[in-house]
Amino acid sequence: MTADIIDGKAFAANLRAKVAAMVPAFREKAGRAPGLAVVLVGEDPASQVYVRNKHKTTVEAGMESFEHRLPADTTQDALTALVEQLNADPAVDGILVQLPLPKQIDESAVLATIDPDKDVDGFHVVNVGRLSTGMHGYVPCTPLGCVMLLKDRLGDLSGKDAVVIGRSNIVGKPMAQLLLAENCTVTVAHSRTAHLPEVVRRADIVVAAVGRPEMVKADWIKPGATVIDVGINRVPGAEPGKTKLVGDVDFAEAVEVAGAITPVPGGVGPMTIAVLLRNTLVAAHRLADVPYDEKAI
Ligand SMILES: NC(=O)C1=CN([C@@H]2O[C@H](COP(=O)(O)OP(=O)(O)OC[C@H]3O[C@@H](n4cnc5c(N)ncnc54)[C@H](OP(=O)(O)O)[C@@H]3O)[C@@H](O)[C@H]2O)C=CC1
Ligand SMILES: Nc1nc(=O)c2c([nH]1)NC[C@@H]1CN(c3ccc(C(=O)N[C@@H](CCC(=O)O)C(=O)O)cc3)C=[N+]21
Repeated sequence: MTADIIDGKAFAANLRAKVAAMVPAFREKAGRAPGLAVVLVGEDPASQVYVRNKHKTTVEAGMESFEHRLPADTTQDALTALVEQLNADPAVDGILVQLPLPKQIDESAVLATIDPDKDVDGFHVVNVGRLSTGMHGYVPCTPLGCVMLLKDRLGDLSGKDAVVIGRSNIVGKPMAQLLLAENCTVTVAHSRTAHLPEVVRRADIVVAAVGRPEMVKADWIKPGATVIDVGINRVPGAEPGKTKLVGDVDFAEAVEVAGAITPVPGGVGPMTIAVLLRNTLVAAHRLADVPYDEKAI
């Protein structure tokens, strides 16, 4: 039997449309548009693509987009000063500093400078703490997008066995927290995990966030399991000189065993940007003191 393909691209388009539909009422009440500032340091080509996509989708949703491009040799002080300026700017509801940052910059110090109430990426320690204690804050976009796809597919996640492969601050750890909040029994696997294939084989839900192309094989997956592939890996393509994107799951194999699976591209990736707009919409409502129905999106 072949798995159902979870269409993250279509789900994300629907989510963006829902966000866009709520912008006019916000504008009416607040007298301004929701605003998202994206800061890009350096010229990493992949990051430039993401930043361009974010700008385009932000504008399409009727929001204000502020783009700040800084040279690769930007100092810590200059970046911190920009973040502080954005914190103070009433037109800015959400601030995203694109990661990774150049090596002369202390990433956690920069993230700590972002006003937690404008931290639409959910990377500030205050929001990490809010997530782990069940308070309302901002949840990292990629894991929140994954949970939306899972709930859409499976409904209530209570009691499901979930294995998250990867424990980074931006994907693995918040993913595990969110699944725990959904009453899953969560295992977090990483590079030191013993017997990884056996651990993964227990799971009703597998989330792969490793950064290793096609690492998760079909015989690691329990038949019928739901597989969420977060990995974005650029590898050599069929023709010389061409590249293609693959996930952390061997899709061609896994699709024969899983019950449902996200493709790469077209799975989790598009969800990340749609959730970013959703988080910015929520931030705008909170900062402008306009009531927001948390169940709306
Ligand atoms: N779709 C999207 O929007 C996004 C996609 N991504 C993609 O998701 C993937 C993960 O990203 P990110 O979390 O930032 O990556 P990191 O490199 O920060 O973390 C990778 C994690 O995988 C673990 N790991 C590495 N090798 C193995 C192995 N052989 N077996 C088991 N675990 C292993 C590491 O373990 P340890 O901690 O022990 O080192 C680590 O916890 C990447 O492909 C990235 O491009 C990331 C962000 C957003
Ligand atoms: N502060 C910060 N926040 C982030 O959320 C953040 C970041 N830094 N740094 C980089 C990672 C990566 N990331 C992606 C976003 C969209 C796609 C996406 O749209 N992917 C498309 C394909 C895009 C393509 O073709 O290259 C897809 O999977 O279908 C992928 C990856 C956000 N990240």
